Amino acid sequence: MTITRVTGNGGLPMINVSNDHADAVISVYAGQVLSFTPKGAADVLFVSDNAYYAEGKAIKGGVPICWPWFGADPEGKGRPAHGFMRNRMWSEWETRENADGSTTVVLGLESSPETLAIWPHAFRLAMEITVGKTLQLALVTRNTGDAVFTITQAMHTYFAVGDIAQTTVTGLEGTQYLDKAADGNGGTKQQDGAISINSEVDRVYFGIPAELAIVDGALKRTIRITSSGNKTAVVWNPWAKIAAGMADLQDDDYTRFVCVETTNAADDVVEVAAGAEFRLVAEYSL
Ligand SMILES: O=P(O)(O)OC[C@H]1O[C@@H](O)[C@H](O)[C@@H](O)[C@@H]1O
Repeated sequence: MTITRVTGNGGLPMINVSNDHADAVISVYAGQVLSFTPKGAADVLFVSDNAYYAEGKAIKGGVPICWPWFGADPEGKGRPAHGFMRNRMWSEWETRENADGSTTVVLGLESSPETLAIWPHAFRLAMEITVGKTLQLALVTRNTGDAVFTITQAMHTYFAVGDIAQTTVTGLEGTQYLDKAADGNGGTKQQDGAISINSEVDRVYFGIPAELAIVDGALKRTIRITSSGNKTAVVWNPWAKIAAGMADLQDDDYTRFVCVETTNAADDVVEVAAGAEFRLVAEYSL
């Protein structure tokens, strides 16, 4: 096993992991996995060639962390969408080699005067990343204050696909979803069959099963996503017009990824009692 600490794009600190099972690139900035390549396979994750690598900006791709809220500021105070952890420096807390040959890297961040000014709660947030035959992720929220707080959150994962037109997302058949791409939020709809993407898709699915899959006809592979701690999942693809308006995406990048996000979103709000810990867990495998 090798763990190499390098200066990555934009001068940001990154950790390269290489073991018998896979290679991975992990950005300490934003606590974000950028690449997961099982031996003999193509990268499971997509990162935009136009991504920003700069303090204060989110990196478009990999596994961005949305925390302590998902989506728009829940209190309407004009704070940034998806919280304040995806555009700030984290720290390396621990690395270890496991008996099965996998490698664990733990990144984290604790509340500071700066975060308390944005969100007035003491916390300790850790991202536990295990690179093995699969990629195991745990986003662990600890309430270090003396009163309960509530959060919504996401592992906003960009999965690489060969061609969005030959991709389906399965496992959500028959569930209800909030259609955020429809005018006026569209209300709740029911998913008929597997999800095909041929226009903007921005949906919060409710009552999700423990396993979802991305079936990629072009790369001829299936990515399995299992999760726990969440009742919701988000499926997002901006499609052509929105992608063209995003400076950190190339115009045709929407054909190369789909975000299938392990979330506590919408009404899936998590209460964390004083001194308590909450784990949101996801695992990706080919
Ligand atoms: O461009 P951002 O801020 O990273 O967000 C991307 C998308 O993230 C998704 O999770 C949201 O549901 C979308 O509404 C949003 O557009």
